[in-house]
Amino acid sequence: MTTPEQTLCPKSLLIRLFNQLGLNGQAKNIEKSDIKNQITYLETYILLKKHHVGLMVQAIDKHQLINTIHPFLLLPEQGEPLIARRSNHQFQYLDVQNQWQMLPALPHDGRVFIIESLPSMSKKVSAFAAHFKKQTKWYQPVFWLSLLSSLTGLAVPLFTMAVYDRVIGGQTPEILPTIALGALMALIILVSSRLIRANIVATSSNRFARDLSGMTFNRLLSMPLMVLSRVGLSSHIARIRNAEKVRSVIAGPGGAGLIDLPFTIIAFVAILLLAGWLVLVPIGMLILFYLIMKAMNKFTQAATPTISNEYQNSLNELAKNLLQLKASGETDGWHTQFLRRAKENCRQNFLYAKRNGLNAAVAHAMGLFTALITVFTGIFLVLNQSISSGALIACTMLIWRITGPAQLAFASKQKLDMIKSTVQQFDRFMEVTTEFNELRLDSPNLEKAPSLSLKHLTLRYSAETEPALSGITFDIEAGETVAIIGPNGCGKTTLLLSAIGVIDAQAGYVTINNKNLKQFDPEIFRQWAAFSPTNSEFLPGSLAYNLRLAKPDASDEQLKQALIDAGGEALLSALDNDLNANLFSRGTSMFSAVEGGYISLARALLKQSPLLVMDEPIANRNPHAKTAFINTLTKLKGSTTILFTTHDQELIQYADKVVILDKGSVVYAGPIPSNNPEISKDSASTLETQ
Ligand SMILES: Nc1ncnc2c1ncn2[C@@H]1O[C@H](COP(=O)(O)OP(=O)(O)OP(=O)(O)O)[C@@H](O)[C@H]1O
Repeated sequence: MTTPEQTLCPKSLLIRLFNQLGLNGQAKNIEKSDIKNQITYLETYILLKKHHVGLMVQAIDKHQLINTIHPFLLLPEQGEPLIARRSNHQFQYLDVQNQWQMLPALPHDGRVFIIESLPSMSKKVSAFAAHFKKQTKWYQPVFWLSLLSSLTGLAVPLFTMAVYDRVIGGQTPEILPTIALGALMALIILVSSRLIRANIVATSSNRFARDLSGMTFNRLLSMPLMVLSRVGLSSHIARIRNAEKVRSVIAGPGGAGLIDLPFTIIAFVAILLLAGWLVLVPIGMLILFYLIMKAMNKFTQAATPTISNEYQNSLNELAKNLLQLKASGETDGWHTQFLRRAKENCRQNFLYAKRNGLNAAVAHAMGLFTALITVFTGIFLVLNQSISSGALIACTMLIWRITGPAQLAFASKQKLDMIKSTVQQFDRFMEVTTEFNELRLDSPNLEKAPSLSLKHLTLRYSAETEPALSGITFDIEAGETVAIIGPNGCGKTTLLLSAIGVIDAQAGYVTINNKNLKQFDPEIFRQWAAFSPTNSEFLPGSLAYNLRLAKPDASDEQLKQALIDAGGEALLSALDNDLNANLFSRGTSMFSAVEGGYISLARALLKQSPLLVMDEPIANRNPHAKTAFINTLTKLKGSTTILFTTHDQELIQYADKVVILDKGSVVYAGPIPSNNPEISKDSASTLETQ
């Protein structure tokens, strides 16, 4: 594996990268500086940071790179570093003549410096807008098709005018077939251009929504776990749904109307040509329309339901706690509260729907009114013989091509506001620091049991609560088995999670083989270390699928052995030794916590990692399962560094060292005290002897 000290990046490549990023001044400075001709990745990283270039350092992953905006630096494990960029769904690299060439395939192994933001931008660049720009190739066809459909849309009014003025007025019925044929052709072009445009808009908005969801998902995966758990699952899901909202606005029926809005100018020009100053009537009416609808919208928005969230929470509570509610039999209080929210929800929604209805009716009336005023004003022009009767009829028909999109624009105002807030949310979200904003290129030694050192670890989950860890300091020798014990809530789980970097302590640090944990690539480290949590999470699928999440290439035999070693032989028999048994066919809630514990432990054992961390591995086990696990532990002792939490007396005796915690602090760390081998369950008696 590459280390930041070993691999080199040529200075010339960096200069070219800065040039490609448009940072020509910086490129010149680097050229003139006394920087060596070959610099390490670490120095490259520092140099980019020094020039305020925002970047993420990650393993090469096509799905990440497909969403990049700027050129990036590819640092393959084998071969020379490259400047590359995304070109639609392929990649290009910059050759020595500074020409972009197709990159046949991305290197499998190595790192990439993804450039996220550039310095000296006077105005903050919206990540949303930058990604939207990727769809620019669709702009032109959409523009021309919209223009074509707007022009051919004039066919029916002009046809009507020609029939009225020439065929009826001019008594020339023989020209009727020619006019009708022309109108028919225009209509065919109109319909086809609309269909093609709808297809293009649907394709591009779907691609855009897919990119947004992909980026949001990747971003979520790369965010520190502390941030993820603080924000909560539902808001993450809402973020992914934002992409869906944007797609539905652009591709939905309202989207087409919004695209047509600028083309209403064609209808104005047509009225101007047909009826001269009569065009002032629709212009004036449109201004009036705007003022009235603005006030109407304000009136409607004032009635936006505020209880929806509370009501939704009630429904969620019901879904989650139905069993408890039924079991307790005490549903009156809950029912009263639910009914109150449901009633209020109905009342607010009724009021909102009423105002929306009024809004739509006023908009429609304004459209009619505009047409009527135009007709009445136009009559004088006809009587004056300034325009023909056919032209007046055509103008009245054209009015609808103006008021229609205007009505739609007002109806879509809410959706446009929603898009605006989605864009802001997305941009803020993309600015959140990820685990990959730091250069973490080290990877742990895969073979040997590591030593661990925890130095002054301090962690508070929130500013209001007492620290869960407070200045924790102790060492673990390579191959040592350490039991962390202490009363409930004393910080055992938090300690394990911090020791393997799942959560970051606010102060203090952890070293593994004397290297700070923060130097390790977070992904590689997590794949390397084996961790078994108390609450196991499962993905829909078979037992084998869920076990192979830990080791994708494990054989069936290895999966079964890991389950047996974890003490889960009974679970295997209950599933008729069938690794393909679907864990969810039994219903997730029916899956017992202990059974889940076997799978979680088996996953950790499958990794055969020299670092094994387990949170209460044998809680509530039957004696047979406990013995099986203790046998496994005995086999691993010495060759693996093992860290576990437990309340189990017997298991503690198998540790080389115990660490006793109380209220987030270490009260004892050392061998099991010989004068007190019976460490009581909550270690209270041990505490008294200290
Ligand atoms: N995600 C979290 N957010 C806020 N507080 C938390 C969180 N997780 C744990 N805590 C709090 O931190 C303290 C330590 O919790 P922790 O789970 O580490 O204790 P523990 O010793 O493992 O407990 P147990 O023996 O019950 O598993 C407790 O007061 C707990 O309420």
